[in-house]
Amino acid sequence: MSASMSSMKETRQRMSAPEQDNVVPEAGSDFVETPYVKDITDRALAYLHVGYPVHFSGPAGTGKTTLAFHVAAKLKRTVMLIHGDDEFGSSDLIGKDSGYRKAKVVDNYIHSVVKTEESMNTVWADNRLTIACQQGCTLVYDEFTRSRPEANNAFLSVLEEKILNIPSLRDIDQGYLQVHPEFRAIFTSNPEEYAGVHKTQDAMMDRLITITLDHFDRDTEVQVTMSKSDLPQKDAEKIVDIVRKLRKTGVNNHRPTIRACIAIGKILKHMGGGASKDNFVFKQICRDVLNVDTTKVTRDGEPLLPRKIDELINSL
Ligand SMILES: Nc1ncnc2c1ncn2[C@@H]1O[C@H](COP(=O)(O)OP(=O)(O)OP(=O)(O)O)[C@@H](O)[C@H]1O
Repeated sequence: MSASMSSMKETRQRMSAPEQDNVVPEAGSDFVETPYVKDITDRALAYLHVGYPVHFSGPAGTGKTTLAFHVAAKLKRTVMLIHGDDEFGSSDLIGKDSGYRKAKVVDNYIHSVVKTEESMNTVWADNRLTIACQQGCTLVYDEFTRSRPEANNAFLSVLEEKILNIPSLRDIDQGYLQVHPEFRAIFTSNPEEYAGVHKTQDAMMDRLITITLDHFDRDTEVQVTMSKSDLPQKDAEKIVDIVRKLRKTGVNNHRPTIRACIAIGKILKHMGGGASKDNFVFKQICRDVLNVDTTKVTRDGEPLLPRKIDELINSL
């Protein structure tokens, strides 16, 4: 007759982050640092050095994301990047149980006795906020108002008390995580956006230092257009001047953005010719690229801005 003994152990296991999840950003060769860009960068770095999270807020195309990366790169720490998303829950920031690991040992060393031992590990996977808090990374949270406010609640204690609360890890005494002293956070958002964004809690806004961005100054727009398109300065200046004048016309003073300057510049470079009223191709490119913005303003049922674009080009 044989005897059998069995036991079952249940534990929780914490999984570390995959290496490739971290990025160390560096400025690309087409990044330009004009006095305008440097001034904002220096202010943001000063606030971050003192320990405050920085929030770049501004309409589309004002360089928020690029600045956030540039500033993060200057901190010379590993960067974690999160994009705001309406589907986010707090587990997408903090982490969650990601499955089970089961092991069974059958010991029949004494042939009349069978001993089985089973263990089951609940595997907890840290998410980016937890990893950033733990390892002292710089967290860039792009367009954070696209996430629902409750998903961002975890930030409140992280930014103020420097503690990340992870209730699910209470059973292994890791329910509270002391935030690493080098942890820094940079947020971006677009207050002009009217689709797919949420209002932010006052408590969250109160913890951030918000740097409000407007469109770049003319010099920066010219430099960016030149560096992205490889056009000579005189052509970049003409493109930027058309776009800046159009921005002041019509109902939305935020469009067209620097992206229109870059697009016109790149296409003109590809198709050849200069930014002049005698270049028919240039006129066509301007009409097509600026088309989205020009259909909105009408007079007597006729779109007003195509005429305005032609006027601006003819005045070159
Ligand atoms: N300093 C810079 N040097 C070179 N290019 C830049 C610089 N700043 C911004 N750009 C370029 O300008 C464009 C707009 O910048 P960016 O995407 O950062 O703006 P944004 O405010 O985050 O826009 P959105 O809200 O629409 O995402 C991008 O093509 C970016 O590469």
